[in-house]
Amino acid sequence: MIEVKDLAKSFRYDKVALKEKKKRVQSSVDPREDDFHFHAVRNVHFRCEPGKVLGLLGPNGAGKTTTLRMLSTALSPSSGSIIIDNTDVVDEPLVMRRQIGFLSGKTSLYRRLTVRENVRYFGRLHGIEKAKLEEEIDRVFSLLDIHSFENKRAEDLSTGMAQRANIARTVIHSPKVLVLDEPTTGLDVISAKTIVDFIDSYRGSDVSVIFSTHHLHEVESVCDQVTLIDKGQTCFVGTTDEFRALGGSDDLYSSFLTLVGGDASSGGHSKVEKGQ
Ligand SMILES: Nc1ncnc2c1ncn2[C@@H]1O[C@H](COP(=O)(O)OP(=O)(O)OP(=O)(O)O)[C@@H](O)[C@H]1O
Repeated sequence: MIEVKDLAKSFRYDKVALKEKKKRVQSSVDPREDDFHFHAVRNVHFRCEPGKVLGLLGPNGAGKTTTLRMLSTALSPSSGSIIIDNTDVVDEPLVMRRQIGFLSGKTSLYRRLTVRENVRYFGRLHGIEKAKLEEEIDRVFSLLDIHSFENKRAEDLSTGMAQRANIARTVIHSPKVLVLDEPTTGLDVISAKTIVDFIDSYRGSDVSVIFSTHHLHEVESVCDQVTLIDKGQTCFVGTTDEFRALGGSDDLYSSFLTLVGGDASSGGHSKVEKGQ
């Protein structure tokens, strides 16, 4: 189980950013700014039980990636806690990193190695025993439909193939908590569906999955819970059904716009995609 409490991250402006900030004519005050800091994440909280999938939603710049980077130990929080099975990730980042699988936009593969060699390499780094590792690679490759291109070099993969291979790399050590930052962005329908089905395969398991997305149909099909953040703050935590009920309609799109503003007819200011 992962529980996030009062999580916050502030970035101190450097000299260049301060100069830029002074030059800017601000039409409205951003509550995340003070004279010296940008408070990108303020009081984010949620919890995800094993076997559940939580969708992290929010408009561009809401603080989703910053939040997920803190969950993965890539970034230290300014305050707050991230508890996985009674241990605070903030206190024990190195130990807890083994319990977490993190896919970000920057996750990549060694270009000259094949997909199988890449995933094997990361598995060995995690200390997985040889025979067990080959078995696990086969299992994950089947779920992600990778076998047909497992002997291709990473540099020859399409975007969708590369993302599936990145995910295999991310999960090869069987993490307790899986954190995926926009795993389907930029992918075709078939690759995206393979990934959503893969996420679905964790439901009912002993793994908690948290993933951010702008595609509400993915949330509809795979998420048990929703957390919505806006301007760095949690503004909704609940089940997908509770989220849907908020908008007074049977789609999640209305709920999203009800909570973060925007005009439903124009799509508002948020990059969010309706069901397909
Ligand atoms: N290192 C940093 N220094 C200063 N500001 C930062 C830094 N990293 C992120 N920010 C700011 O924090 C805010 C939240 O960014 P973040 O990438 O977490 O948003 P997001 O919800 O993931 O957005 P998107 O949906 O566009 O990916 C943005 O305004 C961003 O410019």
